[in-house]
Order: sequence, then C-alpha cells, then structure tokens
Amino acid sequence: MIRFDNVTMVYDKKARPALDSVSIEIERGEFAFLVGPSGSGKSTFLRLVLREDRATAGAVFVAGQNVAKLSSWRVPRLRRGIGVVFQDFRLLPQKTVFANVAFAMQVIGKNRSVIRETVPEVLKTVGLEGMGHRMPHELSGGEQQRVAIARAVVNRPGILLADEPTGNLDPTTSQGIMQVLDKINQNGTTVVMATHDDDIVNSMRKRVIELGAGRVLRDEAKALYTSMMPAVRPPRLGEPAEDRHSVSSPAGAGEEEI
Ligand SMILES: Nc1ncnc2c1ncn2[C@@H]1O[C@H](COP(=O)(O)OP(=O)(O)OP(=O)(O)O)[C@@H](O)[C@H]1O
Repeated sequence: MIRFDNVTMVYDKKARPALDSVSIEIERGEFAFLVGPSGSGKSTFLRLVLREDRATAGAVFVAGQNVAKLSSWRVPRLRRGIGVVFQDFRLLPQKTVFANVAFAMQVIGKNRSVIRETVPEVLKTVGLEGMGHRMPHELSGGEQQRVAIARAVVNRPGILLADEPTGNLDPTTSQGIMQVLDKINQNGTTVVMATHDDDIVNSMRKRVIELGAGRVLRDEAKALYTSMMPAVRPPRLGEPAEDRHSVSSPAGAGEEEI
C-alpha cells in the first residue's frame, strides 16, 4: 500500500538528510506506528506519502503509483484516498460538527442526500452519535479529535495518516481515540500513526517503525515503544525466529486503487 524504496529527503544541503535511504513497505490493512525523537523524520515520511514534498532520491509508491511521477492534476486524486489527522484537530470553528464532516464530502462533489445519510453514520462510528449540531468549542479535546477523524475517513480513504493525534489529550481520552483508530483499521483502512506516546504504543502492540536521524532503526511487529530486543544477533540454537518485518521491498507491485 505504501512503499519507500531507498528514500532520501534533503531539505537543507548543509544539514543531515531528514530521511536517509529509507526502505519500508506497509501492506494494505496494516496498522503501523512511526516513533522516534523529535526531528527523526516522522512528519517528513508522512509528507512524502501525501506528495507534499518529493523525495530527493529513491521512490515513494502509494497504491502502486510512484507519487513523484504523478502529474499535478492527479495529486488531488491521490490525496482523496488518504485521510489525515493532526495533533491540533484543525476543525472549522464556525461550522457545526455535521458541517465540518459534510464539508469533506461537499468539496469532492457528493450530493446532499448522500451527505445527509453518510455523516450521521460516520459520527456514530467515531462515538459522536447525535452530536452533529454542536459547535467545536462546545466539545472536549477528545470529541474534537473524533470529529477530525470522522472528517478524515468520511470519504472512505484506503489510508489514514495520523500525526501525533493524541498529543494534546490526556491518557484516558487518548485510549478512546486509539479505540476509534483501531476500529477504522479493522474496517480495512491502512493506518500509519506518528507518535511520541509510549503508553499508547505499548498498549496497542502493533507494528513499530522506529526512526532515528532519518534512518530506520527498528521495524518490529506487535512491538513496544522501546525495543525489548538486544542489538541484532543470530538466533541461538532452539530459539524461534524473531517476529519482525523485513525492511526490504518486493519489486514490481502493480497499480491499485487506494
Ligand atoms: N521544510 C523544512 N525545511 C528544512 N528542514 C526541514 C523541513 N522539514 C523538516 N526539516 C528537518 O528535517 C528533519 C526531520 O524533521 P521531521 O519534522 O520530519 O521530524 P519529526 O520526527 O516529525 O519531528 P517531530 O516529532 O518534532 O514532529 C529535522 O531535522 C527538521 O529540522
């Protein structure tokens, strides 16, 4: 679904690359955390998936398409297949909950009857049934983030990118948000979430891709925020193989719908 082939991103030639020879594949339907200290390249990774930037070297594939090669008129179609959630919610403050979510459908030309039917359904999915009439300032932070998630998924994207979605929320509220993201993932959406929140990562036991100074330091399934593994060593006699993802990428994936 998302594939990075030897991707390097240089913003500033005098600084180290924001991403440095990163190769990763995230399959359709996966849930992956991107972790690492500030400046390690997490947001850069997400920006490249969205084609907000183009890699300096290497290639980024989304649903089989090399995003750097998309002509500019096809970029909106790419982004329509990708929902995005941020730390700071980014709701339209003068619009109701319903209108915030409906807006995402209006801009792609959905008709009113489809919008009237779909928005209440997606509000129910995120746990905001019956709250469509509220204004954002009448909601808690966790509720506002649920609206942002509803807006991000209302057009059924194949991918949901979340950049620190629990960064402004307390631990209990954050767990509620994670349940929503987990449900969306179980409905088939590929979820990639950048986070510093170790409690969340440790409670979810999903794939963890750890970046450090733009490089992939670790890529483990059902993992913790901090690796329990010692530095890579050969397995001992009688020991099961480590449960980890390969960071290499199969070649020749065809183009798919997001
Ligand atoms: N537009 C830009 N121009 C120049 N340098 C940039 C730009 N965006 C990011 N960088 C640099 O690239 C590196 C990676 O930044 P990035 O924002 O991807 O890290 P991050 O892991 O998301 O950090 P945080 O957790 O603080 O959001 C940093 O050294 C940063 O200063």
